[in-house]
Amino acid sequence: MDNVDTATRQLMAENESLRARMAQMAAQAEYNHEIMRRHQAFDLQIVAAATFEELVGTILRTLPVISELDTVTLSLVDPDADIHTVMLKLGVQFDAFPGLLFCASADDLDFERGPSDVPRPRLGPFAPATHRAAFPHPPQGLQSVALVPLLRNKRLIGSLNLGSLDPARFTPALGTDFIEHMASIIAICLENVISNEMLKYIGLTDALTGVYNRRYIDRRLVEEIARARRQQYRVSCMYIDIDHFKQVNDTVGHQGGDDVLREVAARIKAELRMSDALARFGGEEFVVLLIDADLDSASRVANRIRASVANAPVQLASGELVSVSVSIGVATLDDFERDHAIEGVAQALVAQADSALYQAKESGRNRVVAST
Ligand SMILES: Nc1nc2c(ncn2[C@@H]2O[C@H](COP(=O)(O)OP(=O)(O)OP(=O)(O)O)[C@@H](O)[C@H]2O)c(=O)[nH]1
Repeated sequence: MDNVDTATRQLMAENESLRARMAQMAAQAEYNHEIMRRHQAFDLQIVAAATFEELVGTILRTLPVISELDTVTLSLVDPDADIHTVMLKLGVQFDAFPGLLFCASADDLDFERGPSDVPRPRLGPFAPATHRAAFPHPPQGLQSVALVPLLRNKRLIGSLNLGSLDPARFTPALGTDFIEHMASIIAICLENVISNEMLKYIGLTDALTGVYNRRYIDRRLVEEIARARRQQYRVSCMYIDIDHFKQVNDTVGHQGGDDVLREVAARIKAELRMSDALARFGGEEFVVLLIDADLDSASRVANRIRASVANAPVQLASGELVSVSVSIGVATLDDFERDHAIEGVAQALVAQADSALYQAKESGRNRVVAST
């Protein structure tokens, strides 16, 4: 009888422990399922990201939450700082992304190479000296890290850097399939969004001078006029034309003329505020949009530009010096009538600045005329 009781008790104990293990496994499966679900949602979010800012924001802000990480940074290979420059020009606020890092060469990322020279993820304990580039501002108590190469067609475009306060989170023995899969999706999204942004930028800028083109200003002017109407501030426009540019070309050649265009663009830009916009309208003509500037202050800026061009000769790539001057027409938007179509108001503003420019040319060049 005692034997039967003991056997029953053993069975019951085994049963209990099996139930407990099954409950544990079910909880783990549920947890894994939840992680998978969160990662799928994350994948959809990064695939849908339309801009660089949106994509980087999602990677740096959402990934730590869904992956229960204590830090995530992203290093991008940017040899000539093209990505950084273009994103800056497109208005990306880098201060908002302290975890976004740039490096000049893929070699800076220092990955070990696996078979067929493919960089391998590096997982293990956090070492401040070794991991300084990937984690310039590590959270207090960072213990383990995973540096995961971002690859496109075997080319290293960056590194996704994950960090945890848990020393057991990333160990060299851990399988890397999951994070490599995630990194491959991130790499595709980054490449797509960067090339889209680059195309957007190229479509809106002038290849010779690097300033905006006419298409950009036409669009921006409409946006600014709408905003100026809402917020009741002044928008002014400058039409700038290099004097006797044909003669400059005839004297120093087309290459020399191009050097002059670049230098004049740079001198105009140096006199403007960040919020203003400068575009080459074609040939030797530039248009500037001044935000929150009335006719007086726009005319003052125009005179500074005129003086900065006229006061020092332009040095060409050949070393030759050429003196040039500009004529400038200035006009200010004073039409806050909501029933006037914005496109028409925008065209009228530019036309007004253009006719003031005509007067500046007629009255002797190297001068500023404000349209009243
Ligand atoms: N180097 C260079 N020249 C250009 C470019 N685009 C237009 N031009 C030249 O700019 C000159 C414009 O000359 P015009 O429109 O006659 O005017 P201007 O000689 O500046 O005379 P004013 O405007 O009356 O002072 C022409 O010789 C064009 O060939 C360019 O991209 N590079």
